[in-house]
Amino acid sequence: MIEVAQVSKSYGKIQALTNIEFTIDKGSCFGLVGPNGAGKSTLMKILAGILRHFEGDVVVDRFSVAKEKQAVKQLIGYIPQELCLEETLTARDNLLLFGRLYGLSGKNLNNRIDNVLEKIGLTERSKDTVLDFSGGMKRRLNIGCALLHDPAIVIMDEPTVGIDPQSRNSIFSIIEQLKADGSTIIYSSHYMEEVEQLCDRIGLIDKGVLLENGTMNRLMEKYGTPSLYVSGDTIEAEHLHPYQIAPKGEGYLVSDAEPLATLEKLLVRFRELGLQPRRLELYYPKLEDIFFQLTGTKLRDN
Ligand SMILES: Nc1ncnc2c1ncn2[C@@H]1O[C@H](COP(=O)(O)OP(=O)(O)OP(=O)(O)O)[C@@H](O)[C@H]1O
Repeated sequence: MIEVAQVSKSYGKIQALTNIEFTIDKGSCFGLVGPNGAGKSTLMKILAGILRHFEGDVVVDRFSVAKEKQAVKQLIGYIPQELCLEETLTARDNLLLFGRLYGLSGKNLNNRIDNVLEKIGLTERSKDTVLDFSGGMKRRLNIGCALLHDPAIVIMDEPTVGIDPQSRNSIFSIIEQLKADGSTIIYSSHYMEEVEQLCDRIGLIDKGVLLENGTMNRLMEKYGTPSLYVSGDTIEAEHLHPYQIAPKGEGYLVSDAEPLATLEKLLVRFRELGLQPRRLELYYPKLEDIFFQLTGTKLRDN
């Protein structure tokens, strides 16, 4: 169990985190979602015991991050957003280097390296220098470096930024395997769909404030009232009067307290007017829409 209690952090005049509070159950996968600059990396570094000066505390399995950093570091594998590899060395030698940093040596270290290479799918390439690796392979090796001491908790800071879909899928497979092995995972991303797919609980963060935190089901119960989605070449805003509408994609979202009844009414109306909708369906909000409801801003520019 991880307990984050009233954590705040400022860099000079920049308030990066304000009174963050939440808990993460053992063996669960917690997703932290927010736009660039929201405070995700800062929070990840505090959880991993890397940032020294902050207010509040984080308790990891009885150990205080503020007071017992070394004990916490043994429990945690932290994968930073930036690649942290020695590119002129082979994959195996990079793992050797990191293993020694964790205090591992000899046969035990070699066994752990074999195990990790298999987990990250790089056994065949272990003797190649990292310079010859693709971006996705480097990312996987970066993950492997944090798994050598077999941590109970794995913290991943935006591990899929800037990589191709295939590499992204292999990172997802590594995460699924870690989950199956019972690891606790903390995963940050500004890709909502990744977090929706991987995580049991989700925290939405913006401007250093944790806006919401809960299971996807709970968030849906609270914010997930469905609306209607209508599109079609001949369907214009005037045909949807007096309902509240918002343009979305090639059509409109129609908000109403009783979407099913509205769907029936619109069907009748379209038939009378001789209009042919291409789509007329219930639209359940995604995490992206919930974030927009809470902040009035989109997570990403594109
Ligand atoms: N070392 C630092 N010195 C000064 N300001 C910092 C430092 N690190 C982060 N910040 C600021 O703190 C705020 C939160 O940054 P942080 O990197 O934690 O956000 P993030 O959600 O991880 O964003 P990104 O996805 O871009 O990495 C930002 O305003 C950032 O500019």
